[in-house]
Amino acid sequence: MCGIIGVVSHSPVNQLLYDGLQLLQHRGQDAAGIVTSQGRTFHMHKGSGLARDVFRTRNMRDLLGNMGIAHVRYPTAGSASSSAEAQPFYVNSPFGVVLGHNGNLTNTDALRQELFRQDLRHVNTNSDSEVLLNVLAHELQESTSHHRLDVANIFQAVAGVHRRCRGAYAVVAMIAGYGMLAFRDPYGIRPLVVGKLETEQGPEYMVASESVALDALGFTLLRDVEPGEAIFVDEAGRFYSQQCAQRPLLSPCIFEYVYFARPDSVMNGISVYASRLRMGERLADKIRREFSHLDIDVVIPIPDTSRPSALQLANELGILYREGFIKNRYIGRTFIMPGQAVRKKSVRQKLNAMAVEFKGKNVLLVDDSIVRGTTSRQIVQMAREVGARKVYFASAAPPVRFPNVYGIDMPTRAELLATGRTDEEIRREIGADALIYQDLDALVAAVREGHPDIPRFDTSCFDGDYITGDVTEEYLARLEASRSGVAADPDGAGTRQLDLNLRTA
Ligand SMILES: O=P(O)(O)OC[C@H]1O[C@H](OP(=O)(O)OP(=O)(O)O)[C@H](O)[C@@H]1O
Ligand SMILES: NC(=O)CC[C@H](N)C(=O)O
Ligand SMILES: [Mg+2]
Repeated sequence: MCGIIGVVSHSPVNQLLYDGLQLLQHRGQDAAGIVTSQGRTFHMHKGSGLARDVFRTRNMRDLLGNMGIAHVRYPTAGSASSSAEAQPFYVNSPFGVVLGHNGNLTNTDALRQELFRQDLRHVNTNSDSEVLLNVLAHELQESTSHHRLDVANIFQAVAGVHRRCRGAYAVVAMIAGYGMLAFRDPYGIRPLVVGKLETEQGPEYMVASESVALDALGFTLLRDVEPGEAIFVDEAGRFYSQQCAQRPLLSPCIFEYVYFARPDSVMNGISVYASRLRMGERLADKIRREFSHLDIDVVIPIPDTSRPSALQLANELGILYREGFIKNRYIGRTFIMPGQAVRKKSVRQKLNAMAVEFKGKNVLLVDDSIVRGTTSRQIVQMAREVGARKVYFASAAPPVRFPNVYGIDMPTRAELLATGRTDEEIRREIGADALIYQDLDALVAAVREGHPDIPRFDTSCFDGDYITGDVTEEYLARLEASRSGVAADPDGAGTRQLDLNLRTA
């Protein structure tokens, strides 16, 4: 998953965007970038690594202007170590456009061919986001009349993007000399919210992947960007919005609620934290129904993400909740690290079990999800090493059996622990004495309770139902072939950076 943010302000935005990236860092740890706009000049700095490592004071000083966009990357296409694929991306025609993308296109190959053959555009990296930018640029060029853009042209171009692109895309872009553009794919798979700040010089607007960025930066959450909708804020701070898709249907990714988003964010009108509490409640229901024979002494979360669910599960069952694992706060999220070797090593560096909570006890460990099983395998073993008598394991999400093609990097079935295995086989694989998975309808109900009007959720990684309709067996096989082994070697991450000063007129 990536994090995107954009702001149109009346004062310099460099610090605001940097702070925003810190708030969205949990969505991507591999690369970071900021572009600001000063008149017709873009200032850009991006590179591999965490935001705090990519930006030094001297880089920040160069990021001049009152409007800007920024991105933190967790790669799903191309490779993790490529600093050339750090975002935002830039094209010089028409006008000069920069773009940051969260999500993943499912027709990248066809678009790449089309861009080259018909639109005469060259895409230089393996990133689907650079393809997306070139489609937008082409559509802007087509919709422009008399060498000047107006808002209607911009919305027409977004409609063109919706016609051509498949997959998931939440986008923030800037058009030099015009303003900031943001839009969401017709299914609203990836999140995007818009907020406002009233100032003496007039209103300022911010869009971001998660509301936590708005809260912390002093903006008030207005609403989610609708699926298929585009928002444009011009340089003077005037706000425009329009539905640009033919048949939008909100189908947000449920994995945002399970794992990705910060608990203090509200997306699609649903508090992520409250949804995780409800996941715990539903899981407790299942334990009462089907696992009442388990003699659980204590419920222990696997920090960080599973904490609210584990807490509520313990409350519901009337069992003690204890923090048995201590997390090293200086180690990032292991699931979004590139390469299995580094993920595996990081679990033990990150989590340490305290014997005092385990010795002689029957413990129920609760995690939000089991994906590759990297965490659960080691955690069960660690609990035994410090003296647990019985180790039960519960997952607040159902088994992850299908690849995610919409922005979460789990593209191959072979790497998913649950693919082709029964619950009993998985239990044996992770070495637990019992394994309890949330049922899919219970997960959906837990999330939907926060906003009952949401028509459906993208649950493809649990049930293989891909809303965009183009994810065939052949597509998955091709993806698996191209992605296996990619991102296995993150060497050099954190070292390469790119600076640009782009004057467009
Ligand atoms: O089965 P796996 O492949 O191990 O993936 C699932 C685990 O990865 C995530 O934790 P992560 O350490 O990334 O982040 P967290 O601190 O937010 O829980 C998630 O919360 C699970 O614990
Ligand atoms: N996780 C994401 O949103 C990834 C964005 C884009 N597909 C990339 O690989 O850079
Ligand atoms: Mg975790």
